[in-house]
Amino acid sequence: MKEYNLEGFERGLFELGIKLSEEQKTQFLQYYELLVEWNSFMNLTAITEFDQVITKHFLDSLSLVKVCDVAQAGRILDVGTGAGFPGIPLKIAFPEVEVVLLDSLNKRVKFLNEVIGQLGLSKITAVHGRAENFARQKDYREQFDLVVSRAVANLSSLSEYCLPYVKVGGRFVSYKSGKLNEELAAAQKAIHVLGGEAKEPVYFQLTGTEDERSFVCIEKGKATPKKYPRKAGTPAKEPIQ
Ligand SMILES: C[S@@+](CC[C@H](N)C(=O)[O-])C[C@H]1O[C@@H](n2cnc3c(N)ncnc32)[C@H](O)[C@@H]1O
Repeated sequence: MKEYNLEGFERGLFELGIKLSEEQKTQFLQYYELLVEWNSFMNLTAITEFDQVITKHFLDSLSLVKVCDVAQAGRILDVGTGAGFPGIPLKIAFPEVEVVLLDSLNKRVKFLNEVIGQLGLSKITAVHGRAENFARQKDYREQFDLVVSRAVANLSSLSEYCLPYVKVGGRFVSYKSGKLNEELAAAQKAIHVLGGEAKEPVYFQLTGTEDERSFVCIEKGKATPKKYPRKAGTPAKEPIQ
């Protein structure tokens, strides 16, 4: 493996209060190398420069610790995980949690399975399918303590993708960028109808950058009515309003 300067990564981890073993750091580097290798023949990420991947993918994914005790999170689902963000960084840093990665593009799921195998990760699976379809399966519906999603859809459509998977008493956390007032206001009806309640957004600056980030935490107090999610494509085309 090449030599990498890990100063920026270590500073970011320190700011987040995350301690990694040498083995975990090596797993992040292996993940980086696989990402760059596979990105040369399939579209996984626009960001490939080492320090940028560290900040905008790895540390951004791990910023979840600002709003959750990830180690105690139990069973986590990452909806629309793409090349594995945020699910794989969370799994590497918190090996005790169980993670399911879901994406509708099969070639990305193949990449994720390669990463899982090469890094020797356990209690993690990558599944191919649309969020709207998997939520109808008994072993997925209301079976997760925590559902996360980054850069997949507006909060209203995303709530319809994600809240059906959350156990009553669990949470859906959406990774967002910057101010959310309008997006959150437009999603309030959907969140309520789907059995959730949004807390005040948490705003922060991505470590080592000027980039504004935010989290919306939605707590699920009631079961999601059976009619949701609607059929594949409808939540994006006609968000609940
Ligand atoms: C812009 S990428 C973001 C990937 C990753 N979460 C990240 O932050 O880098 C959006 C991903 O969501 C997936 N996606 C979009 N709609 C979906 C759906 N309805 N069900 C499952 N995956 C979906 C796409 O295939 C794509 O990989």
